[in-house]
Amino acid sequence: MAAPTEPRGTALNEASPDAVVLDTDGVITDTARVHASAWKRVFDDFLRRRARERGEEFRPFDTGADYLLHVDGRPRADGVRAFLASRGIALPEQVSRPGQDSVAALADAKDAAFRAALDRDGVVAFPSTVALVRRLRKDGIGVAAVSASRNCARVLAAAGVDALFDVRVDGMDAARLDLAGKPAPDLFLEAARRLGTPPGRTAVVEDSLAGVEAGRRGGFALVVGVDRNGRAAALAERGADVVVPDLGELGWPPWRTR
Ligand SMILES: O=P(O)(O)OC[C@H]1O[C@@H](O)[C@H](O)[C@@H](O)[C@@H]1O
Repeated sequence: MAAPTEPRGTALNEASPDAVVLDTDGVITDTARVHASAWKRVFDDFLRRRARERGEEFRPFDTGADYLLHVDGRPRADGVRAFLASRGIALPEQVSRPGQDSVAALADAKDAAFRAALDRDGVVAFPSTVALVRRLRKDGIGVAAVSASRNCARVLAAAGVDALFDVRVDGMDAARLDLAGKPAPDLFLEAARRLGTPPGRTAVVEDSLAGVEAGRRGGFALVVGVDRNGRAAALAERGADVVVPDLGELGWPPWRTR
């Protein structure tokens, strides 16, 4: 487990935030790994078939590096494009003839795999995150759930935590409002706007590299990185002020480490 790092010093060190915006997959619910394994199944099927057809070596999708660098925190189709680009592969956006590979077909297959896993296994919320959110609410601090995922409402409801959040901004909103995906800060800024707090009085909690970068780029007062996979240094490098292995490690007030 990564040791908590000290806050780098932000405007919030001596005062409470007025609101906290939390990423969903991997911060509120234990679903980052469900996304990662759905991606692996779909990309590995594609890569194996492609390698066979071309007589090349099959190099599988890595749920560590490939997921974190290219897919985690990004909208579905962006994740497909970014990962394929990392392997030097370009596909058409849509299928123009039956059986053709496309960005849309891989994205649809991943969504089917993800939903099947949700239906089969259910969803668990991290108890430490739920405890933190309850504490924030008790103190009158607004809380929002944010996600690049179009499945966010379904995930929060399946975990039984949807009623805990004052605001939700997700992949459905992003499509409807034409918000740019992470690492652009648009989703977090929209959440802060709906909560009625300026970014300079709002904290962001994220576990993805793209997400901490979005928090930093949005000018948020504090970006908390949650590191469940030993990548504290990368999260700090991309903009996290403080990195903890779990939100149970955040002291109170919530920006102080124990
Ligand atoms: O495909 P969905 O459910 O719209 O989710 C999009 C992305 O949502 C993010 O929260 C996940 O980190 C990614 O893995 C996922 O691909």
